[in-house]
Amino acid sequence: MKGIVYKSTGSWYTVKSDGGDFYNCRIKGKFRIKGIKSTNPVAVGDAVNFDVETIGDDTIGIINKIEERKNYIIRKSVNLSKQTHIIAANLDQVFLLVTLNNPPTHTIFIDRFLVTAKAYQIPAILVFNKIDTYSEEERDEVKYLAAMYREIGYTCVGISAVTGKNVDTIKEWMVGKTSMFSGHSGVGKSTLINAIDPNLNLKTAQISQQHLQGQHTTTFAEMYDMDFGARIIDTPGIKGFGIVDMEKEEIGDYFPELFKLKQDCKFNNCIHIDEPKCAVKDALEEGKIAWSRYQSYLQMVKGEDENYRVDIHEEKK
Ligand SMILES: Nc1nc2c(ncn2[C@@H]2O[C@H](COP(=O)(O)OP(=O)(O)OP(=O)(O)O)[C@@H](O)[C@H]2O)c(=O)[nH]1
Ligand SMILES: [Zn+2]
Repeated sequence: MKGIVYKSTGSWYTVKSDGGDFYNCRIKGKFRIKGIKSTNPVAVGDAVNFDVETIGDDTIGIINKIEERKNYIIRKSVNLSKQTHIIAANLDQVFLLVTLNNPPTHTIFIDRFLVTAKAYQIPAILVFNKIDTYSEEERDEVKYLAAMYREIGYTCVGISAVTGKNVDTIKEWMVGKTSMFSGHSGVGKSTLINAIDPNLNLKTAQISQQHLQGQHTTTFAEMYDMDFGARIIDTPGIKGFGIVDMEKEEIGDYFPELFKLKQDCKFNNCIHIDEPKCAVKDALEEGKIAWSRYQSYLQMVKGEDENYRVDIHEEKK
């Protein structure tokens, strides 16, 4: 049978068959996909083949094949000598919730997230939440940011998870897809998910996961079906989006506007910092690239502190 992994607890996997039934599955043998060495061979979102076995009164599934992943997100364990854990696989899109304040989301955080999503090959959508609380100036700031990110190809929307403004738009984008929601603590992820599907109570799930966390060191992602034909992957305890190891020269390729200009730089290995005849720096001077984006790029290339604050008010607009 074929199915999709909805939950994993380390040794057991909950798999939903194409027919819509859930099976408790185990793994037979060792799996290794394209040379990824991970602590978990099968992750939430994986498409698998399994055989059903009946032992006494119990019916269990034995996973015997994993389909190639179209993408996956990982986390490196800090204590376990950098072992890789696959958090989830086969995501169709990820929504990054952003708020200007309460809590503030800095552009460096947004840009790091977008770079990582691109490196993971997962389309990212920017959701500016809590627009019901913004002053006129703050609304202008959101408009500026949304226009800037749209221009480089990202889908953006302003919403209020509390008043319901534009929540239907998010729902429409989710239909038929597997999505994930990310963003700083307090940006409104749970509130939005509740507004989208009140039947899904992820808070409860999170509490039980935290309880589990006391015993195990890993938090496990879980996938849920929503009643309007969408799937959501919840990753309790995982706030960010992992950082992909990448070479200095590679980082610019994940900034769409820099990638486009790269071919016009004099040197084909230009990293757009000190090189002469750099198309990126020219575009920056001409105001064709946002300063905040270039600053984020510089910080990533220089490997500066992730929490470095970007003063967005000094940008050229
Ligand atoms: N005014 C307003 N408040 C909101 C909105 N969305 C969320 N909030 C409030 O912001 C606070 C945090 O929301 P949560 O949904 O708990 O945030 P979260 O992203 O799930 O936070 P973590 O669980 O810590 O990751 C709550 O008090 C919400 O009521 C919004 O659109 N407008
Ligand atoms: Zn250059």
